[in-house]
Amino acid sequence: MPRLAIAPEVHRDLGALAPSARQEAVVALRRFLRGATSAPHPERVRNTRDTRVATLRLAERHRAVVVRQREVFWMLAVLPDAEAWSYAQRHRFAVNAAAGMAEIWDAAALEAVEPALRRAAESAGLRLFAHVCDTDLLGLGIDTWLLPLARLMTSEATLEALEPLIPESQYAPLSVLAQGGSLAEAWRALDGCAAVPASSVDVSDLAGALERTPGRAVFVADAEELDRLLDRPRWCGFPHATQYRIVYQDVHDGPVLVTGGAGTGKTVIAVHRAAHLATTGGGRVLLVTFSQATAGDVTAKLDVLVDDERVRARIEVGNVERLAHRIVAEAEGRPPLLVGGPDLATLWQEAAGLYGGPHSPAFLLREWEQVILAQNLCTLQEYLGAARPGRSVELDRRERTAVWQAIEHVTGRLRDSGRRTLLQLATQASTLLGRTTGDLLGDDAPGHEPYRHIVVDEAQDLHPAQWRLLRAAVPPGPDDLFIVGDPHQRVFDTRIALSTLGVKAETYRLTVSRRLSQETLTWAVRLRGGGPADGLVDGVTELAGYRADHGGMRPAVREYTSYDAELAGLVAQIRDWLAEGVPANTVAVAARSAGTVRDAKSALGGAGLKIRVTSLHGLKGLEFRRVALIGVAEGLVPAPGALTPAEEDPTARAHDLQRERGLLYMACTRATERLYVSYSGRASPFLPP
Ligand SMILES: Nc1ncnc2c1ncn2[C@@H]1O[C@H](COP(=O)(O)OP(=O)(O)OP(=O)(O)O)[C@@H](O)[C@H]1O
Repeated sequence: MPRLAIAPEVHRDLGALAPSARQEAVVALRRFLRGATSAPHPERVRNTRDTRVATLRLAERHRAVVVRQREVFWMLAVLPDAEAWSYAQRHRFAVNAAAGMAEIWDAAALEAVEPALRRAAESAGLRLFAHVCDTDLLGLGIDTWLLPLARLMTSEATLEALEPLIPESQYAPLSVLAQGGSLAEAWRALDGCAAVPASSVDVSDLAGALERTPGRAVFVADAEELDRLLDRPRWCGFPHATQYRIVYQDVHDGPVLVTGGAGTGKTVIAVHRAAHLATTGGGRVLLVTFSQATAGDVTAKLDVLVDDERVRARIEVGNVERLAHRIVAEAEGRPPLLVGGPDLATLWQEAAGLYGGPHSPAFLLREWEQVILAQNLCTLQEYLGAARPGRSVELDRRERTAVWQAIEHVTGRLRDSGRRTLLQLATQASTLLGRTTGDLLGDDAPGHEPYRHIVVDEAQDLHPAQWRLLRAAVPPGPDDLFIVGDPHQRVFDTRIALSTLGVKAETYRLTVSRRLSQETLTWAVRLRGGGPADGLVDGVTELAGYRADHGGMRPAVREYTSYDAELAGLVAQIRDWLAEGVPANTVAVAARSAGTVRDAKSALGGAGLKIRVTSLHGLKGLEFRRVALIGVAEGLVPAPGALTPAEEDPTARAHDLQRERGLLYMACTRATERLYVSYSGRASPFLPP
């Protein structure tokens, strides 16, 4: 019986067909898998570069392009007839001789640029890879067909321009060598492209290579497997090489930390990993998300990925607050009371008046959260001897004593009224878990938290108190903590390296954004400042090497002469998008200030447009086809109320500014297709010129 190895583009192409044509094509594929007499049969195409290429007629004027090796058919695209024949003629297919993955490239396009490369090479004289011999290039898996072309390249810019035409497994090692990297570094880059390591490579065994390249092909043997693959989103069935390795291939002896820029697939990895652990590991899995909105998104993803109900039942989705709440409620026999923001603000006002001296309520609150709760300091003695990382205003012994008294005033008042803050709740829950760890680890104590595995999404914004809770909620060991996050998207003040909390993680870094177009990504990185960010990892995380896997539109930045005109511009923009046929639930509007959010809601509502309108924070972790950010003006972004006065604490102010910038950057990186940014008056100082 034939076996189909389906490429991700087939999933995309079938999804783009009219429903009747798609149905016809899927029925034809089912027949093909059954070997039915009425099934489409491979038809040779004239003038191909590879004799194994054929097409299968799947529907009226549409056919699939396949590469055949005995009973295995690698199906690459489903296109209108003429395009399918052209595709079949243009491409070459090979097995990487060094690493064994399947490769495909548009040979006709490369042949078309060859004369220009040759002319440039003749006039420049200097060659990009002159310092590397053929044997080494071939040893790195550079294809014999591509080698002469590589030899003509004169600059890194030429190589970069040809990147979309060259398989990643050819481009990655060449790029390292072009930047002056060593052969060993080039090898590592090639290894990074491999989902499954190959012990030996047979370049004639395409089917074997496809087994090692799960992101390029998924094998289906019958109609059921075919439907399962096609009916779910692409990220379910076609993990990219790095995703596959991290989730399914590598053995993790302890915590794992995956960092990566916006849209690099971290949530997808977290969801796959949770599903994999629930399938193969022991015990329950907690998948920690940031908010209710992200919990809903992640739950929906898990529901499509996992179809075995018993496996799905082993995974719980929730945030740290909910976990803390439950542990404390169970221990105390009733739900804990939380203090509201305004009441807490009043208490800090009181404390500042009584003991704060020159220090403002905001200063005292930050000292409590970032120094005392962060290090779980329980006595004045501990506080007097503690380091105060990230705090630039020195406090002598007398001042620390006064600050401690102010904090005791607030905590005492909270205790008297039986109320707590969320961070206090997390601290208390981890203390409770610490006391009873022995009981909690048995699976037969379902009242407690016997998690065997915890997967954390959006990890950059967790406070140390919350990390301590998560650490206490899972027994240390293989596959205990799997953490994904992006320090550049941090929207709260938690700049803590996991290692300082005793979490020594094996680290991975993702660099290719699957969401953003290169145009949006470049613009957003300029907005973010491109510089390093601290938190999660030791030292800093760089944005270097962060790139997109596709091109698109540049963000539209609109200046308006008045606020009313800006709101009218928003309404017009949303109308245009909807008129293009973009579904309303794939569009989001956001602003920094609550007032602007309210005004946008009423302007859109008044125009009869039902669109999600939220704060910038409300976009965290989410994705939309189109995003409009309004009110990105001086005086609104950064929000003045969120900034510490420079005279009070310059370091805190610098951190506040960076956090506000990170918030806008996060919001600007939510759109898959279009980003619209507007302001009236002067632009926010964060917007790139
Ligand atoms: N293997 C894959 N195949 C197809 N699409 C993928 C794959 N992996 C990720 N994607 C898509 O890339 C986009 C970004 O993925 P995801 O939301 O996981 O990124 P992220 O790193 O968590 O982003 P952020 O940190 O910005 O929230 C999503 O649209 C997702 O469906």
